Amino acid sequence: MDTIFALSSGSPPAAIGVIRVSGPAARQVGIRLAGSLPAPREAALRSLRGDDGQLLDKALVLFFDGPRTATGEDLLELHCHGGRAVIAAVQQALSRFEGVRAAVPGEFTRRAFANGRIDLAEAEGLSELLSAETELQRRSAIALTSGALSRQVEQWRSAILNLSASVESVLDFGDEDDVAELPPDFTDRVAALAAEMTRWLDRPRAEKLREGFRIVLAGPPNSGKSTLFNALLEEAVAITSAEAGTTRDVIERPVSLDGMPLVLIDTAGLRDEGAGEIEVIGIGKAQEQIERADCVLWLGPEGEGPDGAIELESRIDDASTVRKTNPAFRVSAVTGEGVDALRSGLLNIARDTLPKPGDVALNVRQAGLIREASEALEQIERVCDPLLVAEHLRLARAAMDSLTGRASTEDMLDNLFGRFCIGK
Ligand SMILES: Nc1nc2c(c(=O)[nH]1)N(C=O)[C@@H](CNc1ccc(C(=O)N[C@@H](CCC(=O)O)C(=O)O)cc1)CN2
Ligand SMILES: Nc1nc2c(ncn2[C@@H]2O[C@H](COP(=O)(O)OP(=O)(O)OP(=O)(O)O)[C@@H](O)[C@H]2O)c(=O)[nH]1
Repeated sequence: MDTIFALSSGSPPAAIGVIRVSGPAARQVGIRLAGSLPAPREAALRSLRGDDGQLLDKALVLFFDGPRTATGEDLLELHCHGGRAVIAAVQQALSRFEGVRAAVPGEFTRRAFANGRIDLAEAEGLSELLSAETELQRRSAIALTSGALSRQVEQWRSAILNLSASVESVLDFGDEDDVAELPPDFTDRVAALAAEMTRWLDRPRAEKLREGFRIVLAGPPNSGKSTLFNALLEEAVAITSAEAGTTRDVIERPVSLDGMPLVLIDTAGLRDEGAGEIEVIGIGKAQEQIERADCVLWLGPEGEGPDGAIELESRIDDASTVRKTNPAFRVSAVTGEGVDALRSGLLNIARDTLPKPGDVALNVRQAGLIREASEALEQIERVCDPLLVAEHLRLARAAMDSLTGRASTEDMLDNLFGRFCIGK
């Protein structure tokens, strides 16, 4: 087994650069570079020296003795000065040791998985944690790394194994007359299991969490969409003017409001007549955005917006504005009146569509496998032959095993860990 190393902190230059070294040679490498190692899990300042005795850096050194470490192997950490040349010199010295090489992306985490320190779902949680940009993402990822999904999957797996045991005993007695029957509650137990999986599948997914809740501002030209867009963002992003047809392209901005990932989308004003060639293209794009939206705010005449759009009365400071009878929101983007209420109203709407704080949001792979399992279980209601029942249960269990990585292929692992960054 090679010993691997990588810069695990952010890219240089930085104040400090942490180089991690994991594998059987980590201890020897530490002793050769630093002269001696501090007691395990205690940090100490050491002079790191190359082959020729040249001082490379004065660094904080930490050694963790395996297997109770993040990777399950001996793990050395060199907390160096984070300059580009410092990091390069130390990495250069590391690569001169026999059996020591630079890590590929995700290799530390892959070793943690291979050594049984974490399962696949937890590893995916780590990946999501590293890419989390909003509080909601962080909380979902932390739940995943802490085993929230893994525990549920293990529970499902043992429920499936129990069901399989019942079927096996029927199969064992199969030829005799006083055959053991499937327990009377067998189908109910199968159905309950499938229903629980479906409940997980019905919850908001990781993609929604990553992409954010999409809010489209729509309405006729000059209804004040761009001005409101800027007011919500507290930044002059979109061009506004008294000229109708100012916005032609779609302007899209991700924002984190109260830890929730939202995407605000300003669009070209919708009109049937009088639009120039470019504006017509813009109107087409606006319509696409309306289709894709999680929520459409309609700034135009009451009742004339797209289906399901939320009525918003804009320009309430302007006496000439036509009033709406029962708008969900009333705002003036110019005076700021109603903008805070609109923000919190939007958050409330988004909360219903986004994952609940601390809930695991399933990714495509996880959801696909849970669906496979629930479909296999649903098949069971339709078959009578115990052999087929056993086969469907086996399929359901196999899906659970892929989820946690109890069963995995090299391809699948390459694909998953290859998406991690180097040093993780
Ligand atoms: N400097 C540094 N910071 C870091 C990491 C790291 O590797 N190095 N981590 C990189 O991911 C995270 C912490 N993850 C860790 C996960 C497990 C163990 C570990 O040694 N676990 C043992 C012993 C626990 C204990 O002492 O109580 C165990 O679980 O048995 C350490 C760090 C975040 N911060
Ligand atoms: N008094 C008042 N004027 C506003 C308000 N919001 C926008 N306006 C003005 O209305 C005009 C049109 O505003 P925009 O935000 O460019 O309108 P739009 O809907 O994006 O227009 P298009 O890009 O043409 O579709 C500008 O002159 C704004 O200053 C408001 O709340 N109160």
